[in-house]
Amino acid sequence: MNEVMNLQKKIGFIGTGNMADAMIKGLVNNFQDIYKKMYVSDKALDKAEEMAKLYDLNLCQSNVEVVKNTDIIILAVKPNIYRYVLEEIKGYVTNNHILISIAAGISIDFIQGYFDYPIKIVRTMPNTPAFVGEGMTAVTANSEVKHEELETVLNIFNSIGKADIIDEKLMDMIPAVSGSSPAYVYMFIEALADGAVLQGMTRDKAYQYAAQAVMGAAKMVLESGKHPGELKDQVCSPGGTTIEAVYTLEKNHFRGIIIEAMEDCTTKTKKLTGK
Ligand SMILES: NC(=O)C1=CN([C@@H]2O[C@H](COP(=O)(O)OP(=O)(O)OC[C@H]3O[C@@H](n4cnc5c(N)ncnc54)[C@H](OP(=O)(O)O)[C@@H]3O)[C@@H](O)[C@H]2O)C=CC1
Ligand SMILES: O=C(O)[C@@H]1CCC=N1
Repeated sequence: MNEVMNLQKKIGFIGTGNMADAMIKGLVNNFQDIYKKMYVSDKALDKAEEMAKLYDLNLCQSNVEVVKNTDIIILAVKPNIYRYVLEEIKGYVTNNHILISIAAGISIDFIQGYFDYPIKIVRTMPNTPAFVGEGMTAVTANSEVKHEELETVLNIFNSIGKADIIDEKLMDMIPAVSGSSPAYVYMFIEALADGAVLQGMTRDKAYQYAAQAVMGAAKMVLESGKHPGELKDQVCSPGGTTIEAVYTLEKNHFRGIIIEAMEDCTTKTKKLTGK
């Protein structure tokens, strides 16, 4: 529990699916008593009810009730649902609220377009490792958001991992690198584990070895200050085992496939708002 975190604002979640779950869990773990200040709603009331029960949050019967009770509203619905939710809540959102988008492809202009007056909007792209306090969130805000308000938003996302302010121009590519990328990393871990099982290791041990290796390697990149290529070279003993594996990966376009998948991810992100 981070003692310095003292959030005065009330936070609402509209939509209680996977990403909301990850963020709520992360927040509950990092801000003492925050559950008392969190409000949730979902089209499927039973889902919101389950979430409210699990974390002792305030359950709202409607999205409008979330807006009426909170200062910071996190729109945690799918991008194609934003239009309906914005239509529903627009009469209740004031310039004192901060609206946070976590959706792929939803721009600040798209949200502002629903209002006749300027609204404080923060566009973000988090990821599900927020669940364990290791999220990565890209953040961009419009000029209505005051410096101290942006600090509060950054505090929220920093409490569930790392947050970074970026230019909105880059927002559409963030899913490719961090929003969606946990899925490819899980596939990589699964593949490593399958390879280990093929060679006789038990499934449980295989996941543990593979995940710990991935986490350790990621930590080396983040903490050693060394280039990933240099770290890779340190593992490749001359004439050894690793370089054999590296050669096979290179022959099969390991890096190229990932870069191509990221291109597809961004193309899809742009399609979500018809760009
Ligand atoms: N999952 C991830 O890793 C990440 C997701 N995001 C973004 O988060 C957002 C949510 O994604 P995710 O959590 O995966 O999706 P989910 O489908 O898991 O969650 C969305 C929730 O919103 C509910 N919902 C649908 N319509 C409404 C409505 N009108 N009012 C209130 N609630 C509604 C859904 O109910 P029902 O299922 O019944 O439709 C569902 O419970 C998306 O915009 C996505 O781009 C961002 C980063 C990472
Ligand atoms: O798959 C999706 O659309 C969402 C956005 C980023 C991660 N998941």
